[in-house]
Amino acid sequence: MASVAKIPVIDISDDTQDQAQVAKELVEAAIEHGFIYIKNTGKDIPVEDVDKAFELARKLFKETPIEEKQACTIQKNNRGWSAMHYETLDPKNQRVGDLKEAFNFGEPSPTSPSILQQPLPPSILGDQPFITHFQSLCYRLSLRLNTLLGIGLGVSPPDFFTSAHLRENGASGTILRLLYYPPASSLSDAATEEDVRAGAHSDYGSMTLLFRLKGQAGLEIQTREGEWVPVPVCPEGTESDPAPPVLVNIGDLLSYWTGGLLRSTVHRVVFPGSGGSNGVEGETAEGERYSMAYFCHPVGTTRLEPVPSERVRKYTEEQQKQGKEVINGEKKMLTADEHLHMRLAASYLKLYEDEKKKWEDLKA
Ligand SMILES: O=C(O)CCC(=O)C(=O)O
Ligand SMILES: [Fe+2]
Repeated sequence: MASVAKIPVIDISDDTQDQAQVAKELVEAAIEHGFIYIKNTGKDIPVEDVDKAFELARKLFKETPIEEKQACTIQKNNRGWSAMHYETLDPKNQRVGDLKEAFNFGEPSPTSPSILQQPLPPSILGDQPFITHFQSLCYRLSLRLNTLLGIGLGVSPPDFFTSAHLRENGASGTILRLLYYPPASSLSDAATEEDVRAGAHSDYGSMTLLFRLKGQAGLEIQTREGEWVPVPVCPEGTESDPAPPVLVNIGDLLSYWTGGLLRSTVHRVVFPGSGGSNGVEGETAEGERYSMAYFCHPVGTTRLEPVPSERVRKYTEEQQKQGKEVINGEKKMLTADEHLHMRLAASYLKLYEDEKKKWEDLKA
């Protein structure tokens, strides 16, 4: 049996717990693994809302005519529908584009949340208030996590990350993304189970909240040793929780902000094993797969320089002494928006054909 990722499960829902201790645990997991399970007790994100959001995904991907989705095709603002194969997360190693469909929702306007920010298929227009509500739940959870990371790292002031993410402080690249991975049995001749459902990548934002469904295998992370290991949907100790934990992963920006101390871990989605089992008890890769990701980004103009933290400063100094590269190897200090567009340009090859050179020139 394949070993599975040993990612800590942390409960942040209990306000009576020592916050400094919770913050410390969170930071240690972010340094060691770059992935953390946040126990879902239903307090931060009610289970009914998670269920409803997955139901919305089913309606969007299974009941909405393709023409309606095509009319909302993803644009350079990173909002809208991305068809099968349209995105290629790991172009160097993929024969075909990702075997998935996705729909990206941008953040609501902080002053007029009911005003539509992007075209939506008529089939889900009536769900807009719920989408806004679900985004707000994720937003609030992400702010709490940002605050805890600030406390745990001793950043001065501790709400440094949180303020950088406040909606009222400016527009950001934050996206709620619904994902649908069709079953292997439906693949056309161009792709096989050897191809990846989502190519190897690290996430572009500061952190991602990932929701998955019990029993649906496929997500793997790359360990420090370069080995691919599956990430169970329901790790030990969460089996009788009302819902699977929210899987949080550190993205590139928190890694940049901390000189690489927090780890933006590479991950992918595959069809593990031809028998449809990935070695995780109770999970299978047979059949379709759904997931939802809330990609948090700070305000777009935020500069990605190391944050004021003694721990980060010491770490960076140590790395430099050892002659190791300090993360953020781009030629110039980027803003959050520049980094996002550089990464999007590398995975939406067609959409960014005209800007390819501009973004490549920014890379080291
Ligand atoms: O579907 C998943 O489990 C992960 C998706 C993912 O890594 C992403 O969309 O960035
Ligand atoms: Fe990802």
